[in-house]
Amino acid sequence: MPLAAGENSQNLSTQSTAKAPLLGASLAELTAWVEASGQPAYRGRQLYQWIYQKGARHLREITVFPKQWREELADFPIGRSTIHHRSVAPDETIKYLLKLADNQIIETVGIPTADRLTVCVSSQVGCPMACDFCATGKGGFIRNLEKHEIIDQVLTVQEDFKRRVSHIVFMGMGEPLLNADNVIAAIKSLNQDVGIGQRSITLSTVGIPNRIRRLAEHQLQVTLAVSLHASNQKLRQKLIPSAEGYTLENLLAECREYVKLTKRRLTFEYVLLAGLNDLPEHAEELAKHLRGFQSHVNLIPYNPIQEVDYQRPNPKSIQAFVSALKQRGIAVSVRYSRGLEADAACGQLRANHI
Ligand SMILES: C[S@@+](CC[C@H](N)C(=O)[O-])C[C@H]1O[C@@H](n2cnc3c(N)ncnc32)[C@H](O)[C@@H]1O
Ligand code: SF4
Repeated sequence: MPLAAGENSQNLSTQSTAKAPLLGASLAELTAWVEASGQPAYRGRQLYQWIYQKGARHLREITVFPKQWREELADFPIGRSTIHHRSVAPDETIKYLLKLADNQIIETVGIPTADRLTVCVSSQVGCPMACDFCATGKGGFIRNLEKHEIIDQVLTVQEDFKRRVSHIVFMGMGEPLLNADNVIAAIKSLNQDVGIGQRSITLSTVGIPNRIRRLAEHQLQVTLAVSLHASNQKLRQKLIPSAEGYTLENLLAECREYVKLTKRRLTFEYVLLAGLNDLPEHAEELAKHLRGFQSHVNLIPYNPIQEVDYQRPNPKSIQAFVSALKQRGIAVSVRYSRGLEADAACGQLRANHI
């Protein structure tokens, strides 16, 4: 059984007592909503364009609507966050702290290059997985994000950069497969309503039993990135406490099924921690696991966080790890976090502000 995608679940009400945000609703749902409010159907398309293309934050901004109706709708929520804090790095990467309707704070990052604007989105407020090297994991879990709160992050970056977002990575706070219904529904809306190609979206997961298999059944065109970080179960369990109930063997078996079902190549992420998982024997062990796997390894040199004292490997060890994998026929690249060195690690900016 695939996970329910949350489609058509936008329980829109015209009553002031039950105000489900409009963001995340389809054209058909918005049209039904305007009609239920006593307006002609064509206003549904106008509303749709103002929400998704013009990025309207309040219904009162929608000047094509009759003045009286706008006044009646003045405090009806579209579902947009506010920018609580904004850090701009020398390379123009911008890290945002966004404040949600219940005053919770999440991190979102906008990463510009000449030909793309990528948004790193959060899927949860905090994260229950408690990975030892992750500032978000150290801060505990508060709640899942709603579909509109995920879409809002993309619209916020688009508005702030005054440029279309081209790519999305679910690599901010939280474990997306623990919030799969909202994440899948948001991906579908970002694709259909905001116009971002599914192939330009990457979902990163640390792995939750059976959920990679169930994700495959949705046949999305997104890239799946699996956070491996270790070449054996003992080491993985040390870094990722939740791995205790999900062996490396089982995780890789599910990944193989994913590739078979979707015919899509997987990415494996591997945070490099000096002296811990970056030695030649680790590269050799990792290569053995991934031999013949339709995959690509993305090495992420550790970004220091204040809560633990792991070290980032020096460039020579990183290069040696890359060469050891390449020699064994494994496709590999290194990802250096852009900008904001002091707060580069996911969740670090938020942790410093709270
Ligand atoms: C923050 S997680 C969010 C997605 C998902 N929960 C996961 O773990 O794949 C995205 C990626 O950032 C990595 N990451 C977390 N803390 C890091 C750190 N201090 N340095 C480098 N990478 C880190 C994770 O291992 C993961 O591969
Ligand atoms: S690395 Fe991912 S799964 Fe682990 S604590 Fe951080 S956000 Fe959660």
